[in-house]
Amino acid sequence: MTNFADPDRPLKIGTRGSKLALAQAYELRARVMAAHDLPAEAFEIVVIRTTGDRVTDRPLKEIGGKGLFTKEIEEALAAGGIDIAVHSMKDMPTVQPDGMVIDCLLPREDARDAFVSPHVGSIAELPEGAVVGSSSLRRRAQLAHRRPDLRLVEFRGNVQTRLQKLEDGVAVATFLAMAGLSRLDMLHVARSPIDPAEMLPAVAQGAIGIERRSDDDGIAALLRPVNDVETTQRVAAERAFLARLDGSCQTPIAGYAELQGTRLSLRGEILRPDGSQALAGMREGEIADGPAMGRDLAEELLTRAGQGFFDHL
Ligand SMILES: NCc1[nH]cc(CCC(=O)O)c1CC(=O)O
Repeated sequence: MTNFADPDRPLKIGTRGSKLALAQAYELRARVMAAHDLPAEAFEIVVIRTTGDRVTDRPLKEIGGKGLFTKEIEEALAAGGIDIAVHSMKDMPTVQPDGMVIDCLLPREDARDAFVSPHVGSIAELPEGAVVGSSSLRRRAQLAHRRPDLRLVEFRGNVQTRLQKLEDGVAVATFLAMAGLSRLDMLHVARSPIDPAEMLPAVAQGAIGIERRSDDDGIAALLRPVNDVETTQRVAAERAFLARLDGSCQTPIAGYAELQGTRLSLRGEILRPDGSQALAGMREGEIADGPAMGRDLAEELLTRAGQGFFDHL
């Protein structure tokens, strides 16, 4: 059991080294400090370089495999080099390795995508044939579905790199999560937030999850008061949807849940990567039934898609 109050043995928070990842780690630290009245010295931020960070010259789908941004971090967690790991939930596989659990989510940020462009105000205003940069299979497919005339180019790298590519004219526009921009204090680069009805966000977009060793009761107690219940309920429905679809990195999938009082509504969408076909559906019910609704909606979309849908991936 980790003694998190001992200043000689600080709690080690593992994270990737990008500005966004560090901002998320600081947010977690601030919330735990406030909940337990602990000083910053009780924590140590440990930066871990992942495969996804090392390989920046190829599309993610070519490097392949799940957990590109998480494997090395989970290894450090298992080995005891860190006590907790801070993740963007949208990058997390739906199942954690044996001995690991994510049962703490911070309050979700704005889950919408942002349209980002130095010169153009929105998707609708993009001129015919315009070049748009994105490495997200989901965003590429959604855009191609809606605007088959546009030309899509790969856009890897962190937020700063992508904005530089826009400045250099590599593309006229790109998409970034509002949540990331907000946490980086860069909301000004968002020309317009995109309504989820227009571009359904990625499952768990905007949510930060904290992973720990499942047998570490001290850490479980430490994290309990910073868990956000509503975020947990929404993300549970979305991730059940994703899990049933067996969302590989090759499948464009979107899912977004909202709460209204005691009710939860879930929208989901799957697309062919080239945007030639999109299937969407919705469920509404009691919050506790969120995960079952997610599985059920996934079943419906799989049935409607039929065998052929995923053949051309
Ligand atoms: N795939 C990279 C990634 N993972 C999480 C975020 C944004 C923050 C979030 O969704 O919580 C981003 C960048 C982006 O999509 O713009």
